[in-house]
Amino acid sequence: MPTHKLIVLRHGESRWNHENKFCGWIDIPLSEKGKDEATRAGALIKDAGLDPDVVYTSRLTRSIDTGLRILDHLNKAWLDHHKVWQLNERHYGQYQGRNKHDVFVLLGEDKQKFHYIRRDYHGTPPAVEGPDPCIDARYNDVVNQAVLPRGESLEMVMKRVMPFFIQEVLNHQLIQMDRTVLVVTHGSVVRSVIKHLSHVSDDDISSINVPTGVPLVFELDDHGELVKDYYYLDQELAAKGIEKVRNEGLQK
Ligand SMILES: O=C(O)[C@@H](CO)OP(=O)(O)O
Repeated sequence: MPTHKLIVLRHGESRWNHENKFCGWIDIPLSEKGKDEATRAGALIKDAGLDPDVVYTSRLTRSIDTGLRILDHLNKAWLDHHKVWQLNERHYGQYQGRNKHDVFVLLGEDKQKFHYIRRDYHGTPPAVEGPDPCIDARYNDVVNQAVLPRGESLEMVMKRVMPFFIQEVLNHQLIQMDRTVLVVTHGSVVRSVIKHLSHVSDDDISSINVPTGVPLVFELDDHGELVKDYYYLDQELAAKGIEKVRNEGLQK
């Protein structure tokens, strides 16, 4: 049975990742470090001998820019590029734009409460009330605007990501068309993909963090099942990035 390769990564560091602020659906560009991480991700993909046939990003600039820098490194700027709102980051509701440490303080410096909001499968930030300034012309094609989120748990993210991901990315591109697919997205979407493909339980997903700019590879069979566990193209770099993300917000 043929093996299909799926490359998934979180965008390079954004300016607000650097400033320790919740980004969510706010369109924050890459930091200088994030731009370098994107180019390095391109090098890791190339060095691993992987050759994407199609690329998916979200509609947020940090994801699009990371994808373009990877394609540039691969000399494949011409590649078929789909920008999909369902691949956007988790909507962080009223916490968007706030410093993570300030939110930790707001929650009484209670590590469990803060972890629940950031990482629990059901943890939901308070929703945006009234018009959401994040919703601009880029979402005009979404016929039913009521589906656009205002504050999401990981469970809610999976409800909007997975139907699209399974039908379009897995079944159509990867399996039917037998294409190597590159998906450049966000931490919560990468966690959704890991949860789905590796059958991670609702409890265990809370301890999984995703570093910026390090590609992950999933090798799948014709039924969309993993033939071996997913792996990062640079394990050491990934481990460092994961540790950094895990501790965000606890210190100023
Ligand atoms: O700010 C965000 O939108 C996300 C990812 O950058 O933050 P966290 O890792 O805390 O979920």
